[in-house]
Amino acid sequence: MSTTQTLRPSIIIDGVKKHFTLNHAFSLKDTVVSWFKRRKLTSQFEALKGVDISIGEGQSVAILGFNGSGKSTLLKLISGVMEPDEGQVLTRGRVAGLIEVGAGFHPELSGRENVFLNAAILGMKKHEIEGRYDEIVAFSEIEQFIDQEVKHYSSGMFMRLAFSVAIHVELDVLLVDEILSVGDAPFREKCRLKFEELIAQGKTLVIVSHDMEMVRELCTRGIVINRGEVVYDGDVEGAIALVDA
Ligand SMILES: Nc1ncnc2c1ncn2[C@@H]1O[C@H](COP(=O)(O)OP(=O)(O)OP(=O)(O)O)[C@@H](O)[C@H]1O
Repeated sequence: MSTTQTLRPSIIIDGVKKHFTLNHAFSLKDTVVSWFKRRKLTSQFEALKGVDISIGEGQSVAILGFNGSGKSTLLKLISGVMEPDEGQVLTRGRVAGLIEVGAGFHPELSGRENVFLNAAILGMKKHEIEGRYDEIVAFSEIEQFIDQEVKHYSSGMFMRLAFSVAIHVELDVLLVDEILSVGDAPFREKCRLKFEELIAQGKTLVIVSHDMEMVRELCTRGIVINRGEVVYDGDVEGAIALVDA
């Protein structure tokens, strides 16, 4: 893409393959039956079959595709929580990811303690976190529950706190998986405005979503993944037309 070529790359995904091992036996009986019938107990499933993508600094990109096509796997590889089997993923600057609701949260700790824990994992120093703590909690709108253990939080409350921490750290790349869908409409709108602010500041944004309205408003580029392969990479309307037909 011409726009990408002129921008300094923020994310490079080069020949990335990822496979998972699928289990076909879940009990001792299954195992014994498979053994007698000489059936394999596991098989390999290729979730990403050689993906090449380059995302420029300041781009806002939507990764679209049907269920199970490999979108979340791709985001996990970019965030570094997963390693590719082949190929490489390179990122520039600080990457913050909102990938799984509650990931990185410790259930036995309070919301307050988890803010410190999460922000530290995302690379913030203690005094930086202290300086932004009130802002983080205010954005999440869960002040009342901040000293409660997060195991008692609803998925929406988890998401509010995780989102709030992620957007208050110094970041260059923000990765967002479907998790916003657990937020209510006013909070989603607040997040959308925050994304617009980050885009205006030149941050790189990669969103995996089935919410075409949000995708249309925030992203200029769309990449469609189908069965582990990139089948479209271009303007966002073309990508939406492919998955929303
Ligand atoms: N840890 C894992 N072990 C085994 N299979 C996995 C694992 N993670 C993902 N998969 C498989 O890889 C494929 C791609 O999954 P992925 O979550 O990336 O899809 P997706 O495009 O994000 O789907 P959705 O739109 O439903 O969220 C699926 O078939 C899934 O079952």
